Amino acid sequence: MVKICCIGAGYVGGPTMAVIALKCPEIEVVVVDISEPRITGWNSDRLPIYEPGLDDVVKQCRGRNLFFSTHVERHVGEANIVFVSVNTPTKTRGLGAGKAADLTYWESAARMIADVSRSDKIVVEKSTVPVKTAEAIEKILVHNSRGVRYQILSNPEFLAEGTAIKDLFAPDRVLIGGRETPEGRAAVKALRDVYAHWVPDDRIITTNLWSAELSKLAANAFLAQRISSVNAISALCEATGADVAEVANSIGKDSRIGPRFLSASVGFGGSCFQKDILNLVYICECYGLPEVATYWRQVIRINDYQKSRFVNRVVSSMFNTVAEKKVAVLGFAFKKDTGDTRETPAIDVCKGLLGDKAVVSIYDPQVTEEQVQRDLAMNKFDWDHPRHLQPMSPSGKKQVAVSWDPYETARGAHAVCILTEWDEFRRLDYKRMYDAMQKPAFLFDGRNVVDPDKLRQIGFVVYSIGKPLDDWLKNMPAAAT
Ligand SMILES: NC(=O)c1ccc[n+]([C@@H]2O[C@H](COP(=O)([O-])OP(=O)(O)OC[C@H]3O[C@@H](n4cnc5c(N)ncnc54)[C@H](O)[C@@H]3O)[C@@H](O)[C@H]2O)c1
Ligand SMILES: O=c1ccn([C@@H]2O[C@H](COP(=O)(O)OP(=O)(O)O[C@H]3O[C@H](CO)[C@@H](O)[C@H](O)[C@H]3O)[C@@H](O)[C@H]2O)c(=O)[nH]1
Repeated sequence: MVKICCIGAGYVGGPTMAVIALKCPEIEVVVVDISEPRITGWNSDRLPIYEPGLDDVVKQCRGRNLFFSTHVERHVGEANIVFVSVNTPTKTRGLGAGKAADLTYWESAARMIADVSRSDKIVVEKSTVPVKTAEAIEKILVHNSRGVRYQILSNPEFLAEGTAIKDLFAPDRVLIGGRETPEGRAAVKALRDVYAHWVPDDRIITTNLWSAELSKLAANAFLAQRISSVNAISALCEATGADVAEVANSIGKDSRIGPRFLSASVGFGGSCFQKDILNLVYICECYGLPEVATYWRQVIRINDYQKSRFVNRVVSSMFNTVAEKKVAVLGFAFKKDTGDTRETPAIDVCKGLLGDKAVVSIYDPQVTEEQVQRDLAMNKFDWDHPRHLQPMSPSGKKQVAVSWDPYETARGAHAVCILTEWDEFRRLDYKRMYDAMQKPAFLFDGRNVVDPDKLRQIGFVVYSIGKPLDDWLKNMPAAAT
């Protein structure tokens, strides 16, 4: 019986392995992690991550051929195929700080694999890593091998949060990179056979190792670049009276451009886009390609610009000060259908408002008060380390409150900011909200989920990203930087 062990029971390791276990009943899959609370969560009725459809998949195979354990070394030692899906955060110190990937967790996983292995293994890079990481990993494994033979494969993950199960069931493609040797090709075939249980043959792409590693960074850079492109256009729309939704619809009809990933927003968030682009920028700099590095860095600059532009709009519209004014924030997760807040634009927006002394009240259907307080207290990039290594949450910020009721959140507020596109925000009773707010009541829609004309009829002063401006906003001085 083939045994798979995955190191790292996070957003990728958990769902990916659950789907492999479901689709391959004859394979034993064990997901291991150093974090005890995470493993306890995976073994309980309340899984540690929220992902539509995940509960169902886990329930079907947990205890059958899917197991979650903290006995990392034992299960790695017994496995034929070891996936590594640990954190690869941005370095915060030393060479490449603020850009390069920190491979500490990867390296320690590789050293542990070498320590405990007594039989040949296929080691699969599931984490997103810089190009040429496989070479470094190979060196660690081979130098400590004691006769055990390893094949390293790159098998980057392309799932998006909120749709992880759907993406894993029907991936656009599965990418497997390996060495172009007989042993390398045999390892690629072994992994291909796993995916072939449910993924059509023409959707499984095999490449050399470096193409697979680079394809992951390039895919994220291209996706993020589309969002920064439409967001850059959104600023021009506001200046000219064009409507970004109409522009996006018009250009998306061109089959060469396509309609997806063209929604203007307060900015992209999530654990991957910024980290992976910074990583790409650093690699380009290391290979002496400063023009290429600058090109990709601009995607992040526009994203930062979009978030600060939003905060400036809020403050300048409200008579240039939000000091002591209650501002209600609807949505804190980085996108709908997830409780994940890593790099969510809501953090930067809230910090911007708090910097101007606003009193911020937050509602998100999936994010707890503890998480919000941690996020607002944490330094950049601290979030992407295993939980037990993150700084402890200091006593909560007094200017921030979190409620489980959107109407309570907005009661007495001067403004509402929509920062996540949860479907329920389209159906809220905005008249009820308006009636309980200070006047003039402002609504800043960072996700274009409400109909601005309907809300104007209720009485709100409305700002929607990239849409023709409200008369109120037109008459305000242009937002300073
Ligand atoms: N989140 C996504 O949507 C997504 C999608 C594609 C790729 N990725 C990439 O996948 C990787 C993992 O991302 P994630 O979102 O699952 O992260 P995560 O933080 O949710 O999970 C990583 C897990 O690894 C564990 N870990 C770290 N070092 C360990 C060790 N030495 N031994 C055992 N466990 C260890 C941590 O405790 C943590 O639970 C990253 O490289 C990320 O860039 C993420
Ligand atoms: O038109 C759009 C689409 C997305 N977003 C935002 O962009 C961010 C990222 O969204 P999405 O890509 O859907 O979620 P992720 O889970 O971050 O997934 C991305 O990052 C993963 C980690 O590498 C990859 O595996 C996925 O393929 C890639 O889509 C979120 O804040 C979205 O709100 C927009 O602002 N406008």
